[in-house]
Amino acid sequence: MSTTTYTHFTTSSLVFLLISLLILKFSVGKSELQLNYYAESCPNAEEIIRTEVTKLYHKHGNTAVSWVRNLFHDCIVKSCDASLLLETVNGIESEQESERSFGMRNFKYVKTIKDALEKECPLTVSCADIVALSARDGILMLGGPKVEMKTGRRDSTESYAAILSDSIPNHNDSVSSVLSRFQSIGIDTEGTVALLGAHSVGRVHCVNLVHRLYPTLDPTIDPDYAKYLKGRCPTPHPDPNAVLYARNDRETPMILDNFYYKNVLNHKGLLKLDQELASDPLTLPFIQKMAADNTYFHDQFARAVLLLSESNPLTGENGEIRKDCRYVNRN
Ligand code: HEM
Ligand SMILES: [Ca+2]
Ligand SMILES: [Ca+2]
Repeated sequence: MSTTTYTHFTTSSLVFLLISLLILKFSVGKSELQLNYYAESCPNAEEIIRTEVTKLYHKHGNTAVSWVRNLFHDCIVKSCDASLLLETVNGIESEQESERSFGMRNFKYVKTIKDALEKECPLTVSCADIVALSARDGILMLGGPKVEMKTGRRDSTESYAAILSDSIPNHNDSVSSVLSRFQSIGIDTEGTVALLGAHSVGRVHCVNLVHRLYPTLDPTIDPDYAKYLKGRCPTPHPDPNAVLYARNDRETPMILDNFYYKNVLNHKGLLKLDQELASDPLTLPFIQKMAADNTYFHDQFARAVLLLSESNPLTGENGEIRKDCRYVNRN
């Protein structure tokens, strides 16, 4: 009798233990990012994104540049939750309209990617994962490193326009305040210096530059480079609606390489912050190492992009999977 009770007890507790473990594994699995999260729910998801990013790149090369900037502007504001993609409607104030988002472009092509996904797997792949994976694929199109990105992010149901200017540094901020902002989301100095290497592609509008040129020229700017910048931005008060800009990196403007670091060492940094990274004793050693070694830059860039993309994700039952990345779902 006692043996039977004992056996019965151990069998049922074993079953109980197994079920608890399964539930635990299931819930942990659901609430964390993982590689190939859509393997069962939408097996072609990553391939569809890659195909669309590649097609868009061949039509409009600068879409790839935009996907890289989108990753930064979305993930550093709360998390990679596609809060950036929401448009102003029904009480939502779009993050895109903030002064910090000046010059952001190509949002309409996010829809091209989302539409292709919705056709194959409706309401399955989050806009947040589109932000992350399009950046991963955009980085590759621009000659940058391969990043092993996890998926399973969910979309926010609100915009964070109200905290945006506390979340995204300004181009005139000090090196130490920028470092501490990145530190607060788990990105160290080396990683922060690597991420700024994204300014090896793309452009800066004159409104973000003229204070370095007029009324007096910032003495840290190389004189020949200053001539180029003044040619691109001939007046101290550029019309914000005119598309007046200078290239981030004149050498290889569409390649994500270490020219950004070579440029700042040669006093050809575009933003005040870019240039200051080359004189601050905390960042200069990394700038020098990255300028000397593109592979090292790429390794650090890939590491830091991963940290940025995994900061504070919205997972499990939180948030939603938006149908249209521009709007929260109406229930
Ligand atoms: C403290 C950090 C940063 C500041 C203050 C900053 C600021 C800026 C500014 C002012 C522009 C020019 C916008 C314009 O006039 O059109 C710009 C462009 C850009 N930024 Fe940053 N940025 C920072 C970090 C990053 C990071 C971490 C990334 C990506 C990993 C990034 C990617 C880009 C890209 C790709 C562009 C070019 C966009 C285009 O050509 O459309 N930036 N950034
Ligand atoms: Ca966000
Ligand atoms: Ca470049």
